[in-house]
Order: sequence, then C-alpha cells, then structure tokens
Amino acid sequence: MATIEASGLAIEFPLYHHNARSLKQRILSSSRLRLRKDEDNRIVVAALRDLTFTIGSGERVALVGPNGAGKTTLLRTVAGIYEPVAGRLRVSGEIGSLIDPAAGMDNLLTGRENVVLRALYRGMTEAEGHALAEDVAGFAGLGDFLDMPIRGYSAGMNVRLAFAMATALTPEILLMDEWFLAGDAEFMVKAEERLSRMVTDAEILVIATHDTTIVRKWCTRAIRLEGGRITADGTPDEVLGAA
Ligand SMILES: Nc1ncnc2c1ncn2[C@@H]1O[C@H](COP(=O)(O)OP(=O)(O)OP(=O)(O)O)[C@@H](O)[C@H]1O
Repeated sequence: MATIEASGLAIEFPLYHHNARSLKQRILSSSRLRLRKDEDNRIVVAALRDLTFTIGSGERVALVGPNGAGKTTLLRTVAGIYEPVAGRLRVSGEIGSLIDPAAGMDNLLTGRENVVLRALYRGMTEAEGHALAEDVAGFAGLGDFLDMPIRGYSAGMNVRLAFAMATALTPEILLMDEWFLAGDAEFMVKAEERLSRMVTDAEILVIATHDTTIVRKWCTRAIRLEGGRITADGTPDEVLGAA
C-alpha cells in the first residue's frame, strides 16, 4: 500500500554566508521573509516548517497556497530531491514525478529512444520498451516526432511525452506540478481520463496547483500551505470554501 507520512518535516535553504553582514541584518529585519540564522551563522529561508500529515492509497491530494508557499518544495522533498533538516518523512511506494520539465530525458535521443531507455532502466525487455513507446506515442499524439531527437520538440510536446511516459509506467505515487496540465483542452481531457484510471486503484496523486477547477474536479483532498506551514487540510470544499 502506497503511503506518504511526514512528521515535523522542515526544509531550509541557505541564502547567505558569514561575509554579507549588513545585507544580512537588513534582510533578517524584514518580517515578511521567513528567514533565520542557523547554527553555522548562515541565513536560511525556512521553505517548509513543521509539516505533519499522512497521505494514503486512493487519495488525490492538491497542494494549494500562494506563490512561495512551499508547494513545489514539498513535491521535491517527497521525490527525494531535498533532504529534511528536521522531522521525518516516510514514503512507501514507487514514485513517478512530473516536477521538472525534461528531467531524466536525453535531449539528443529521439522520443522513442528515451521511452525504450526508461523501460530498460525499469527492468522491462526491449520488446516491452518498444510496445510502451507505441502506447506513449499514441497518447502523446507525437506522430512522426516520436523518431526525432527531443531537442527539436516544442515545450508542449515535451510535456506530452513526459506525462505519457510517467503515467504509462503507472507509478504508485505520482507527484505533479500543475504546469504539466497546461496543455490544450483536448489533451487535458485525455490526461484526466488517464490520471483517474491510474489513481482509482490504490495509488496516490499529489499535485501542486493554483487552479481551483483542477482541485475540485480531480482531487479528494486539499492541503493549503502558507509561508511553509499547513494552514488547512480537508476536502476541496472545506479548504477552498464551497463553490
Ligand atoms: N533552491 C532553492 N534555494 C533557495 N530558496 C528556495 C529554493 N527553492 C525554493 N526556495 C524558497 O522556498 C520557498 C518556497 O518555494 P516553492 O517554490 O516551494 O513555493 P511554491 O508554493 O511552489 O510557489 P509557486 O506557487 O510560486 O510555484 C520560497 O520562499 C522560495 O524562495
């Protein structure tokens, strides 16, 4: 069973070192920024503070909140990109992440080659990799571009390829930043079908988004982050207010 459990989770990013003294004082005195001095006298920004939550199988969770609230940082932390400075994070289940545009793709290889490589990496045979490439190509609507190097793809094509690949390999936990859904309307409909199929069967979706339509339509739960803290956690209606 896939689960994500966080307890007292904190993430900080160092901003300045010892030598930037006067700037440091000025910045520290600004109450709008969530900055503090750490043990090594560095100024750090507290990106996530004391987060405690559990996400279980079958949940589709939206991370909502204003710019800089910590949504992407939380996705990246769950993906294992950032190491917590305090607290505990336990993730069980295989992760697929749609957070960074071309992460894990080789620009010089074609779309097909990228899919086959990813499949081999996941322990599939070459034949299975080629079958997967057909599935991905069909879904992503890449046509002949499948056999072109992906450095020649448009931004939208890259998104379609990455989305099709991540969802074709059905991770147990799918982490997604909203820009992956910034495709055209037709793609949105297909993407929604594919995602709901993926998450109906005891899988987890965590999506960072500003789009309340996505939250209400796709998600079973919303977590609001503000200034790096959780300020609300409940059904989309509870967190966003009834429409
Ligand atoms: N690599 C980094 N180095 C330094 N500070 C960072 C880094 N990544 C994020 N931060 C800071 O952490 C805080 C949270 O940023 P994050 O990108 O997670 O917010 P967000 O909720 O995803 O915002 P948005 O809605 O604008 O995408 C911000 O203050 C940001 O400046």
